[in-house]
Amino acid sequence: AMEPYCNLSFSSCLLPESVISATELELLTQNVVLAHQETCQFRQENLHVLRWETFSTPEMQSFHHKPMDQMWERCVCHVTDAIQYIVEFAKRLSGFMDLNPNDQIVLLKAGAMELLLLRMSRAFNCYNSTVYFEGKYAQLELFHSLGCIDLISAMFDFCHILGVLNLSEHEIAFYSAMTLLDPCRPWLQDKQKVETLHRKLQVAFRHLLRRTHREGIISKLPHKERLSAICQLHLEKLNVFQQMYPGIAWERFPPLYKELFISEPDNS
Ligand SMILES: O=C(O)[C@H]1CC[C@H](C(=O)N2CC[C@@]3(S(=O)(=O)c4ccc(F)cc4)c4ccc(OCc5c(F)cccc5Cl)cc4CC[C@@H]23)CC1
Repeated sequence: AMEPYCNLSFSSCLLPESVISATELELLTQNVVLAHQETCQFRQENLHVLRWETFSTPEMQSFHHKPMDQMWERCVCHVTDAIQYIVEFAKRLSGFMDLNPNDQIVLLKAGAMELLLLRMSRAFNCYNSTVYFEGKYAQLELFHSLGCIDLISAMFDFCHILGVLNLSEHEIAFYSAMTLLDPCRPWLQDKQKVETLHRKLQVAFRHLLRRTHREGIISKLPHKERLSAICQLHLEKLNVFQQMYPGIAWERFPPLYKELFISEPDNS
């Protein structure tokens, strides 16, 4: 392939689209799709079969009567379990393991919850606005006892937008990979390397969309600001929860959740 064009300042190397060979494009597409397929907790068809199995009213009531801290602990455990799969997805993405360890952590810290929201849309039935939760599909109401219904409804709205687009597994795979390998994340040390990976994903994704006549979805995908706003709201709610139940987070939340979402107490 041609030498990638580097401007004289060598500060940024522009990667003209032609630089990626057709075979590299094909290999990258296979890598992204397989990494996604192999690291989802549930298969699309299994989620699909269950999508009209909703919780009965008595079952809803039982969730309603759960104390806030108990409901939080359950969700925190589910999100921590789900994030292990996201970490596995990242590790299988070509190029991710070649990044320096600091940047791997920076990308996962910033992107884990965002990728979870993308994956949550696979478990969302946008016809009755229910989401798969602990075995059946749940309405928004079920999460009332969490005390953060604005956060949950923001998550539901986000999943609705994606649901309406009826994204394929391939499209979700690329959307996830590009969300994770975002060169604009703060504190990246080797931004250049992430930028090159991101551009290759962009070319491969556009190629897939052209082949499947789905270019139209590009302008309809929610902007990344929307994803980060939901994640910001989660951190705010976590803060409120910690004020209400001091100690519970430290004693009962899994280390990975704390590592990702609870910043060390500022002991400066
Ligand atoms: O097949 C797969 O891979 C997918 C299957 C489906 C999986 C999935 O959707 N999920 C796995 C975990 C789960 S959930 O199923 O527990 C869930 C929780 C609330 C909902 F409204 C809907 C689902 C979850 C849990 C906590 C959370 O934010 C943090 C948080 C807390 F920590 C504590 C309180 C409140 C909040 Cl909001 C966000 C999400 C989003 C992803 C959800 C994702 C993987």
